[in-house]
Amino acid sequence: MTETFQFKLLATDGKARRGEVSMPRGTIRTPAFMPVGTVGTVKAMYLDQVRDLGADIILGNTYHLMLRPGPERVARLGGLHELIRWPHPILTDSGGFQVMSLAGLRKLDEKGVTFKSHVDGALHHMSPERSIEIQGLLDSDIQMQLDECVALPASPKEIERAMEMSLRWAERCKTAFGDQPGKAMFGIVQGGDIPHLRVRSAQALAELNLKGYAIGGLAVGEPQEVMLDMIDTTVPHMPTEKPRYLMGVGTPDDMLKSVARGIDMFDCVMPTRSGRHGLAFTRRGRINLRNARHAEDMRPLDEESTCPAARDYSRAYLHHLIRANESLGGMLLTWNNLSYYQDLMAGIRTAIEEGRFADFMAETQENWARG
Ligand SMILES: CC#C[C@H]1NC(N)=Nc2cc3[nH]c(NC)nc3cc21
Repeated sequence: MTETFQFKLLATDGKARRGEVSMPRGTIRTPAFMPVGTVGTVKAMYLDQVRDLGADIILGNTYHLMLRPGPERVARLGGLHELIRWPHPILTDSGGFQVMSLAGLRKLDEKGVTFKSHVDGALHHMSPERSIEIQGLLDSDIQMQLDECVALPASPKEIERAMEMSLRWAERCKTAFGDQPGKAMFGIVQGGDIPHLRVRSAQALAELNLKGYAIGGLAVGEPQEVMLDMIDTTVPHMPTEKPRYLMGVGTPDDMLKSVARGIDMFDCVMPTRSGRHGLAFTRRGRINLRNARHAEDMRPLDEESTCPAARDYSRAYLHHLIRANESLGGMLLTWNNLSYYQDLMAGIRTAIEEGRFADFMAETQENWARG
């Protein structure tokens, strides 16, 4: 733990990196998976459980928290960490993606975005400066720049315009963020699936000398090979000595292949959202507990797991709970899935330290296929 924000590279294995991000509220072991805590809660989990599974950091969303409970109220209540009782690092997304994906966008110009709340239809305006101000009121440890997230499909001209706007907004966010030694503001590389725009965005952001960089605009439904190609295009132009965060990614397979390409940090709703809908991630692949074939299967999800949800409950019971739409079903599968995701990241970190990441990746993928 340090008074400043520091990223150290501890080991590499090919392009895979083992590192750690240290800051006053704690250290993030990378490669890291960040459970998504959109409105100040990792749905269906107690945050003590999330911590016990090995999470070093969780993600919050500026868009949702600005709508309720509101940033000034959160500040009056002592900040997000105090409110939700999570004393460890929190990364907050800036709102750009949620305005595009959730809100009713009314206007977008150089100043910022004006949108209608998906909660109550009220109009809100968010500028790069206001997004950073909100993330400051939340006392966020890693704050994301406000970016323009253009809805796909979009023309190359649209993608370029949004990427250039996001670069100008990154500069304004840097100015608004100022100098906060124990915190960081990350830039977000844009450019859609157009290589020269990705390179331009990464190079221009690198010149701003920010403390970390995200790759945005992926994991929005494109084929995995397109996502991987964009990572291969972008990473060489991202500073080696800064953390690299792939936003919204992903499945266990996505993360293995992205670590192999030099990515350090991930966030995704997959383990939590799909858990609530009956999908279990295990060392032997995915299991959809809604399926009738589990109705009398008394085996646990994974008797070798350290997680009670994977070890102590039968698939038959989980099937029953999911079919009956009982809360406990989603709770147990969320617990199992986050446990699997954190165990996978721990295995990745150890494999990189020991110089055997390629073998670890191949064995992991074989076990999924074995079922
Ligand atoms: C264009 C763009 C962009 C990125 N910009 C910001 N601020 N947040 C994101 C969150 C994401 N989640 C997913 N997939 C679920 N892709 C994302 C991309 C972004």
